[in-house]
Amino acid sequence: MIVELKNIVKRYKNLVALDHLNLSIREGEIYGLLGPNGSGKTTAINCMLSLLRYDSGEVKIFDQTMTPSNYDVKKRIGLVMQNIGVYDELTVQENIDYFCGLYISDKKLRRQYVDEAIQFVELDEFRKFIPKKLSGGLLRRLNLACGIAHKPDLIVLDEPTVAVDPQSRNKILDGIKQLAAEGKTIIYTTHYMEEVEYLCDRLTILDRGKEIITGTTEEIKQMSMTGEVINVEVVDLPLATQQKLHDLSGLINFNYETGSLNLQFEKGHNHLMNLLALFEKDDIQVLNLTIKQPTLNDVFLEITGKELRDNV
Ligand SMILES: Nc1ncnc2c1ncn2[C@@H]1O[C@H](COP(=O)(O)OP(=O)(O)OP(=O)(O)O)[C@@H](O)[C@H]1O
Repeated sequence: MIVELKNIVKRYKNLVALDHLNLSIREGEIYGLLGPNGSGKTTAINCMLSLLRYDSGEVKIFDQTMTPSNYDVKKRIGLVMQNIGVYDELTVQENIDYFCGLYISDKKLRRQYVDEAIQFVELDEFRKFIPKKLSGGLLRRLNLACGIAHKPDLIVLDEPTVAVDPQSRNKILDGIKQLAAEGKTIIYTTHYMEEVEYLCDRLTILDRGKEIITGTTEEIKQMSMTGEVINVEVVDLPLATQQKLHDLSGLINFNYETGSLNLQFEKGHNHLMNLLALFEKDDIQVLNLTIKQPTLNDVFLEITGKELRDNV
């Protein structure tokens, strides 16, 4: 394992921010920490990297016990914080050079690394800009470049796409995929389930500092009690057919409003086939049909009774 958290407990006075949290992160994977605001993602990162004291538990990174003074481990880690941490008076290039210089003393190598980081986040034409002159998305990309320029083996990103325009967001996400393809291990915190689905090999869903569930996106979705939701647009749906629909096996929810039919089924097979067979028999004309599989949010909702983003 590249990172192991065992039974981490972190309290802020009476609030338990991390409640016996366990994480095992393998080499080369993109690992997601997904949870609503205040679920403990940032606290988990800060405890993991010894930036914050915790009450009990143990953290190992690269098979070594992580401590605030373990610089051998620290220099192999790149951290991209949620809050932008760059110097206002330095240009884009100078900022990246400064952060890279904390780890890389060889000037020639550093110049190469800084250039590569600038290319990586596509900020070449903004090299001489000071941060104040950059848009929010470009600033996030600078923040990313500062965290990864020294070519760390483990990259920790804490909500790097918050308040970012779609273009920069896609660049950041694709950049992260590229880093993983180069063999880096990535830890990625977010409250956007779409990002986790797009990026992560495995994830842990957190709520109130507790691990709710861990697995691949597919494994977690499989845990949902709910099956697919089928939406059908029809020309007309006579009452007699509506009655028969109610009797379809595995149906959990039925909703019909002028031309639009929504059916939610429990897990299982043949729901669509049964539905289409009934439509054919009753000669129902279908204009459009979509099937929605359960999402990570559905699973979160089933377990915790609330939405992933209900307090965003
Ligand atoms: N310095 C602090 N003092 C007291 N409580 C804190 C402190 N930092 C965080 N908390 C609380 O600990 C809990 C976890 O917060 P944390 O910032 O780790 O969550 P998060 O999942 O990263 O949320 P966000 O998405 O908003 O960053 C929250 O209830 C928060 O209010």
